[in-house]
Amino acid sequence: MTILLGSIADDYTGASDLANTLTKNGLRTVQTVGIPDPSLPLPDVDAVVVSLKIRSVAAQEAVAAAGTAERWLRGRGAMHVLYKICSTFDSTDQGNIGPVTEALAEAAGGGTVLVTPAFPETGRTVYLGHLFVNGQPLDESPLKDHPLNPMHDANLVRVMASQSRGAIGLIDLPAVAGGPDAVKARLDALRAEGAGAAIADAVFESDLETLGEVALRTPVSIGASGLGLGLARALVRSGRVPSTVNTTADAIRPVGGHAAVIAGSCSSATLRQIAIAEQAMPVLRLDPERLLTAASDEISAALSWAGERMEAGPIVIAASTTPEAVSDLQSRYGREISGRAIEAATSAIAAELVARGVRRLVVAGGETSGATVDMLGIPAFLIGPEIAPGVPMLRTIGNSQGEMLVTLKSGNFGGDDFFATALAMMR
Ligand SMILES: Nc1ncnc2c1ncn2[C@@H]1O[C@H](COP(=O)(O)OP(=O)(O)O)[C@@H](O)[C@H]1O
Ligand SMILES: O=C(O)[C@H](O)C(=O)COP(=O)(O)O
Repeated sequence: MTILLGSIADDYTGASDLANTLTKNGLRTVQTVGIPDPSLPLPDVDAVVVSLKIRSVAAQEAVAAAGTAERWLRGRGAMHVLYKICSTFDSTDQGNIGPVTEALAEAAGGGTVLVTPAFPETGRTVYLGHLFVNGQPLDESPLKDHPLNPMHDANLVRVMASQSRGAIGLIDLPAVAGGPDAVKARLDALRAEGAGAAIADAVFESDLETLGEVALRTPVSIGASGLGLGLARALVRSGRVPSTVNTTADAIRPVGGHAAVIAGSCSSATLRQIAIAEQAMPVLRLDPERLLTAASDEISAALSWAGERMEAGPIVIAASTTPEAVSDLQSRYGREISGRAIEAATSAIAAELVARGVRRLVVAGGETSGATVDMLGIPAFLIGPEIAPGVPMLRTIGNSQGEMLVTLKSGNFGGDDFFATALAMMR
């Protein structure tokens, strides 16, 4: 398998988000979970998105994992590697976007790396280096309350600089509006000044097409699905993509079996989606404190609840709760310990539900998805049709339970009726 574009995603929902965008823009794409075993039968594709769970880990762990993935992608012919970060720039104060960016740049021979999380289709825009979420500055948006990576500064040049050894520059909107040559000139000027990376403004898809055109001339870039859109369209325009046939058809064959939603995201969007789902299907709200103090009992109780209901139709099991309740739990048990313990519990519940016949599974939350997919041992996914902007249906490849339809929903994505919409498509 020789590929054109490689990507390393710092969480699993972000990986499927990007894979959706690349597919929609003409690239045959597959999503892997880590580096796949050489024996895994992967389809002939133009792009591979390697899912990693490194958004909230220690910087050196993220750098090491990303470096291994980058070498694997280059070994399969990737001429460009995109480090897929969150469109809301989610990262801990200690990193990891800066350290991974510097390591990938060094591996690629240096230079100033283009960075933009803009994804206008989902309301993420960047202006004068400041990130806006549906018109709100990042630090005034719901992302300020993220359980693991609360975002307190919308100025991405400052945020990136705080995580980086080198200087961080800005490619402002007037430069982007000037087209690829103007952006290239600005990037060259920043490189001459010794900048390690440059935050690029983007408000419209046309800005992303410009940035994708320039990024593709370099070996590495950093961004969210918006930059993926620009890279994909630049590749198709270059004539290097053998076919732009939509390949999601392979992924939608019905699988039958029971259906379940596992929610760990505490985003405002997911909380709304759970509330709407409650009007149409059984919803169990787990006791987060018992998941920390009596996990096996709470898991057993949840599985008994599920066993009485999942024959009749889809069920929802959620740990998700309000920012206030999250903060209260974290104040008593710690942010990291709470998050990982709840991920472990929700993934254990998911795995047992699959053992009892669930083959159509929706997971809400990036870290929650990572824990669940790892617990199930799923090595890769075919990309199916889009359910909502940034959220495709996926079909498993090579997992021991047999083929499943899976949706890994980014916490902030999807409309209020997302769960019913997804389950109606996942037959
Ligand atoms: N009730 C809760 N209290 C504290 N943390 C929680 C609760 N429910 C879920 N979590 C944790 O919050 C984090 C949510 O992160 P993630 O799954 O990535 O969602 P998102 O996609 O919204 O970022 C996970 O670590 C999860 O275990
Ligand atoms: O918002 C994005 O770019 C991606 O969909 C993503 O990274 C989502 O991460 P989350 O943890 O599921 O919010």
